[in-house]
Amino acid sequence: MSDVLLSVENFSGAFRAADGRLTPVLHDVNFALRTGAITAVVGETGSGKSLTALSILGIQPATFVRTSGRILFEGRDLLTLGATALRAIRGRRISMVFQDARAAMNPVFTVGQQLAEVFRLQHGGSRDAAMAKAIDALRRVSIPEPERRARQYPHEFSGGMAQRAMIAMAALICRPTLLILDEPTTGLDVTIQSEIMELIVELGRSAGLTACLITHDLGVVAETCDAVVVMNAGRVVETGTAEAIFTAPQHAYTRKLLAASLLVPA
Ligand SMILES: Nc1ncnc2c1ncn2[C@@H]1O[C@H](COP(=O)(O)OP(=O)(O)OP(=O)(O)O)[C@@H](O)[C@H]1O
Repeated sequence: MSDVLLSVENFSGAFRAADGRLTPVLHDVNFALRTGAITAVVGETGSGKSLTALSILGIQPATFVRTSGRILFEGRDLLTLGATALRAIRGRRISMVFQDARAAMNPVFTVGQQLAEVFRLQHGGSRDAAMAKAIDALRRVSIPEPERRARQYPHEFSGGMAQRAMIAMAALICRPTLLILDEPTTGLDVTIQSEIMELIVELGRSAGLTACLITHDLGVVAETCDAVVVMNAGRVVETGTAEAIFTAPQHAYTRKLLAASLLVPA
C-alpha cells in the first residue's frame, strides 16, 4: 500500500449569510488520496464535491467558513496556512483543472503565452525557453500543429482542445504532486470525453501524478479510477477501491447512483 498524500479529516463547513447565520453544507468529510492513485469523488450536484476541492486549494468562496477539521498535505494543515504559503503550494504542488477551460483562461492572452507565463512563474528561465515548453506541452496532449495553436486565443479553441490545453498547463507545465480535476469533461461530447479521460490516465501514470477526479459520471470512474469517495448532501457515505464500489456497494446511496448511471441494476 502506498502512502497517503493528502487527507481530509473531519472537515465541516458552512456558508455565512449577511446576517451572520451559518448554513452547514459539509459534515465531517473524511477521505484520503493515496500517492500515485487516481481517486474519484462522486455524488450528485450539491453534494459538496467542489467545495471540498476548492478548500484544498484555499480558493473557496469568501462566505464559506470551516467549522471543524483539517486537510493535511505532506503533514501540513492547508487550512491553517497563510496566503504566501498557500501560493507556494498552489500550482507548483497542487494544481487544478476546472470544468470550463475556455472560461478559466485569460481571453486577452494567447494560449501559448499563458502556458509560458505559468512556466516562468513556476520554474523561471527565458521567455523563449518558456514558450518552447508551452509548445511541447501542447504537443504532448495531442494538440495538432502546436506552434500555430500556441499563437491562438482561448476563444479560437474548441471546448475539447481548450480542456487539453488546460490539462497541459495543470499537469505538464506546473508538474504538481497532486492534480485535482473538477468535472473536466462536462459539456464535451462523448467521444471527446473519453479521449480526455484517456489523456488524464496516461499523464497520471507516466508522470507519477496523484489525481483527484471530481465527477458525477460513474462510467468514467469505472474505467479510470483506483479509488472512489461517494458524497451525498455534504457527507462522505462510502469510500473504497473502484472495484469494491462497483461490485459490492455498501451504501444505499451508492447503489442508487450506480443504478442511475445504468452501470448495475437497482
Ligand atoms: N457561494 C455559495 N453560497 C452559498 N451556498 C453555496 C455556494 N456555493 C455552493 N453552495 C452550496 O454548497 C453545497 C455544496 O456545493 P458544491 O458546489 O460543493 O457541490 P458539488 O457537489 O460540487 O455540485 P456540482 O456537481 O453541481 O458542482 C450546495 O448545497 C450548494 O448549494
